[in-house]
Amino acid sequence: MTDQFLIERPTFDPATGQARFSYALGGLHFVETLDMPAGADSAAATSPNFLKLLDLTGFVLGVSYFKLKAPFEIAAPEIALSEAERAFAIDVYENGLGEFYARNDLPRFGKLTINAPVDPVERLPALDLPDRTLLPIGGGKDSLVSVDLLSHTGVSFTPFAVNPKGPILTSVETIGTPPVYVTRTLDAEMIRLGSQPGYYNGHVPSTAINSMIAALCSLLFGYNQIVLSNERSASEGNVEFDGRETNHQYSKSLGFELLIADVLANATGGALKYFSLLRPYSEARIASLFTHEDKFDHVFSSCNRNFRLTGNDGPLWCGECPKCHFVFLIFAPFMAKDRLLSIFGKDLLHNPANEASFRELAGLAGQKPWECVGEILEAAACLYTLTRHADWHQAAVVRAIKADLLAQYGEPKLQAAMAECLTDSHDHHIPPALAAKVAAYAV
Ligand SMILES: CC(=O)N[C@H]1[C@@H](OP(=O)(O)OP(=O)(O)OC[C@H]2O[C@@H](n3ccc(=O)[nH]c3=O)[C@H](O)[C@@H]2O)O[C@H](CO)[C@@H](O)[C@@H]1O[C@H](C)C(=O)N[C@@H](C)C(=O)N[C@@H](CCC(=O)O)C(=O)O
Ligand SMILES: Nc1ncnc2c1ncn2[C@@H]1O[C@H](COP(=O)(O)OP(=O)(O)OP(=O)(O)O)[C@@H](O)[C@H]1O
Repeated sequence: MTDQFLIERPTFDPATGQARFSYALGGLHFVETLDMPAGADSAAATSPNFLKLLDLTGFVLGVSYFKLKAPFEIAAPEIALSEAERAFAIDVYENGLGEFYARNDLPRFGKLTINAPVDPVERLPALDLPDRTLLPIGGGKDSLVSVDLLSHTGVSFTPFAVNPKGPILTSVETIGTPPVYVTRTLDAEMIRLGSQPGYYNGHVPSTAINSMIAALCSLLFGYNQIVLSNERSASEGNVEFDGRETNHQYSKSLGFELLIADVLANATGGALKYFSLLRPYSEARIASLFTHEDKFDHVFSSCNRNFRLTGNDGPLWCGECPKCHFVFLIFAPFMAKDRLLSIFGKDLLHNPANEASFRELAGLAGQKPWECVGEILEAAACLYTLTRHADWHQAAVVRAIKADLLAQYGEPKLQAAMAECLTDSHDHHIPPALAAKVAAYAV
């Protein structure tokens, strides 16, 4: 077995805007690059704060290469880590790869070691960052709800995306504000090996990756806050494995948000803030907020087939995956039926072939899918609402599932769950003044 994953010190060339990240695994060598837009602040690019973030980004991007063999030792002899940074890196390589370990049956929790020098400095001196907001755009409903909330509370923002394609590009065009786009080029040999015998493959924490890239851009282009659009439902995991709950969406969870926010604050002397604007909300509540604005209806998509590295040549919504089914389900109670059908191009709840998938989403069969879907009880509550909805109670899937849904949960629990979905949580880290404005708008 390969016994070590080596992370070399990343480099950044202010003249070209290119960052290079080099890794070694056994006899294999890999390089990943990030190409930032022109116009970076060259002084910022040589600051200790930026170099610290670059080092940490090297750790986070490394997961794609590490996973080919998943050795127990990670070595970074040139990168000094404070105690909190080491804990952050372990979290990314353990919980961030939780789905990968569970699906490949690899017990790694609590067993990884990082061999890197100790950085005695816990917090770097403060940077001066302008009061500006970077808003990552994923092409789906969530970040567009953040667009609506920020726009209506008077917070201007710059859209940000890594490898923008399809719905990200069309959504940003519709927003109409010039974006910051970064081109991320993964090592082609790593992608090739991922499908070869003797190598592992699986899910990586993409939000952690995109967030670190956003942090680099915040320093290079002058932003003091990164606003994520991660819902509270993202904190619910999928299955227990090796003594822990694993979560497909781990790097969207509240726990991870707190860790990364702390690391970014320490690297910038408190100058860079990181929080999710949608943390108070369930996915169902986000769906209800999305209905307020229809200008994105035909440019957005939450279907992940759009976001493969090679892009998508199919329809905006495949209509077959759990994410399409889940998003259709949570829109249905809140959106006019003809609008919903015009977005998806078909009625996913009236196709008996989809019954098994909706059963999984609602916890009536199998396990929560390894996909970006909301909580089991949330899906069950939305389905229950549809059993009493004039437009939907006759839909084939709703009729087929109704009796089992009521038998499993009972009406009082489903009613309470729907009420809970529509009640905003206070467990969030939005700056208080912004939280108050958003709460006043999002009634
Ligand atoms: C688009 C997508 O969902 N991709 C997942 C899929 O990969 P697939 O092979 O179908 O296509 P590609 O994404 O083009 O990947 C090709 C190969 O490259 C590897 N790879 C890709 C990106 C990367 O950063 N590192 C890589 O090593 C990949 O393993 C392939 O071999 O299945 C993969 C295996 O399960 C997933 O890892 C791919 O997921 C992407 C990394 C991705 O960006 N997914 C997001 C849409 C996503 O799932 N977001 C979650 C949040 C997860 C989190 O914790 O942050 C969400 O929205 O809930
Ligand atoms: N390519 C990307 N570049 C930058 N940020 C991204 C990218 N893809 C996703 N994100 C961000 O990561 C977070 C999680 O993505 P997620 O897919 O849940 O959001 P979304 O695309 O807005 O909505 P949906 O859940 O409907 O797909 C969001 O804040 C999103 O803006």
